[in-house]
Amino acid sequence: IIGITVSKSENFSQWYQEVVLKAEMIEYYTEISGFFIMRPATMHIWNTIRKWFQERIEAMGVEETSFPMFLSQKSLEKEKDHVEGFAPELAWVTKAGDKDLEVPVAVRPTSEAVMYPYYSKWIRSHRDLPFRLNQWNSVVRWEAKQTTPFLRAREFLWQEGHTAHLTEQQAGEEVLQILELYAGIYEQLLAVPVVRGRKTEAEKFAGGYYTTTVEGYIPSNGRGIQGATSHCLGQNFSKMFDITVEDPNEKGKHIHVWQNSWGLSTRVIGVMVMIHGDDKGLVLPPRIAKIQSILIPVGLTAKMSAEEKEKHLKHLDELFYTLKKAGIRVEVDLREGYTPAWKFNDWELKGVPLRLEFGPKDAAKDVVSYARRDTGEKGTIPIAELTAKVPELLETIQQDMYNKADAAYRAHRVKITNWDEVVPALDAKNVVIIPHCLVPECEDKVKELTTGRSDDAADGPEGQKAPSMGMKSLCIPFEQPEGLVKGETKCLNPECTRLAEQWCMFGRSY
Ligand SMILES: O=C(C[C@H]1NCCC[C@H]1O)Cn1cnc2c(c1=O)CCCC2
Ligand SMILES: [Mg+2]
Repeated sequence: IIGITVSKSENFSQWYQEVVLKAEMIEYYTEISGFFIMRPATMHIWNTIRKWFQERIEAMGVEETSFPMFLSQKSLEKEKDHVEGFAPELAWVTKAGDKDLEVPVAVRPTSEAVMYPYYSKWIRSHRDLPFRLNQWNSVVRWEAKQTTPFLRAREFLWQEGHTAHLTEQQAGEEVLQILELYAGIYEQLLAVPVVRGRKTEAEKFAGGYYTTTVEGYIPSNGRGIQGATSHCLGQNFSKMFDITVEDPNEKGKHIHVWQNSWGLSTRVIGVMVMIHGDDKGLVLPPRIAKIQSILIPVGLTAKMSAEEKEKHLKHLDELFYTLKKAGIRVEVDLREGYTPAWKFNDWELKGVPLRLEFGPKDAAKDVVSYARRDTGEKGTIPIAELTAKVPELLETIQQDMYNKADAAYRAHRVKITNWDEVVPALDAKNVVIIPHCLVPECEDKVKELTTGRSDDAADGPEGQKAPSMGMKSLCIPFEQPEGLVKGETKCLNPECTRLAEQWCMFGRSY
């Protein structure tokens, strides 16, 4: 088996590419760059997320829809102000067969412009509100930047929810409800901690009113990463697309509806891989692992008689069915011609959370031996206790993986009130929480001031490493630290004379 050839701490980006490839999650679509094939190991994770989220939004009254994947120039025109920033990412269809299309159509990069002309048609009375649709689909954004599996691709799977409400307050409630579900996907399924907060004016979705976000942290390089966003669009889009209802309190008067849109994509899988993986490969949280436990026969030496071997494998089969009946996603690896050690490496590479070994010595003691993928801890479980102990052990693994990642994130989000400590903190792989005025121009300045000058960049392969990137705002955490006195505490940017508005989390980021 050719396992992972580089160490995660040595060459993080190559480590990542190797893991997603060799764990059979992804295949590069070499015909066209920026596109990736997602394989069964990935689709199991995505479908687990989808089931979990779908069940909960249905309980909220969100219904499913499926809109066409193309949008017209005309409907794009309606939201031109904010789309122009994105125009370079639009993919266009200009021909069908050998004929040019009269009017070229764009492949959806998101579906506001596709859907909202119909929201205008369908939403007439306040009785139609709240109006809530979600669709699971893929979108295309022709990224100019370097792509990488899950984290930045030219086509990705996501869900996009689009809702309409009578009041700002009703919209605001839903924004936070959905954000909490996003946090739940990360924390309860992927064992990944996130910080909940609001995007600054500079980082929010330009077409919206405000953006709430869950922000992740990657210990390997100390960068922040946007996990998922839930936006209140205010009345911006209902004014662009004329989505109004009759005012229930005033005949003849019309109200522009208050809208939200919210999206979570397959990027979440990349975040999970980066945080939990190690030098042996993928490490999967049990709740989303396709195979939670792999059962491997050991100690079947050539000197064993055929009937002894037969008997042992029959016993193994019983254990397999016992675990399967207990609801464990368990497989048995009976492949001939491969040593147990080879099999151990293979399943470690694929991230299976719990290995169970069963040999004649185990049988003699009526136990099964186990090895945890996350900590490597080994032990034995009495066969009589298997159906209780294995689920328990899987839950312990899930919690321990979360707690470890949470401790790392907490230890690396540092509150700073002395500007000179900022760059050293970033270089020590931290994200920082600083008092900030929240003014966009000031953010640009902060980014500039924290960008490493190439002359002092450490020697890289070409003798000169790229200057370290500056820090961007990640979010204004809902959970604000103590110590900021309104009207007194200054913005931490030494070149800014404004007062600080709130504590804001900044970091180098994806
Ligand atoms: O997509 C959104 C807003 C919203 N879309 C629906 C799901 C939630 C949320 O992401 C923002 N956005 C990001 N990226 C792009 C666009 C864009 O509108 C449009 C053009 C291409 C690139
Ligand atoms: Mg983008």
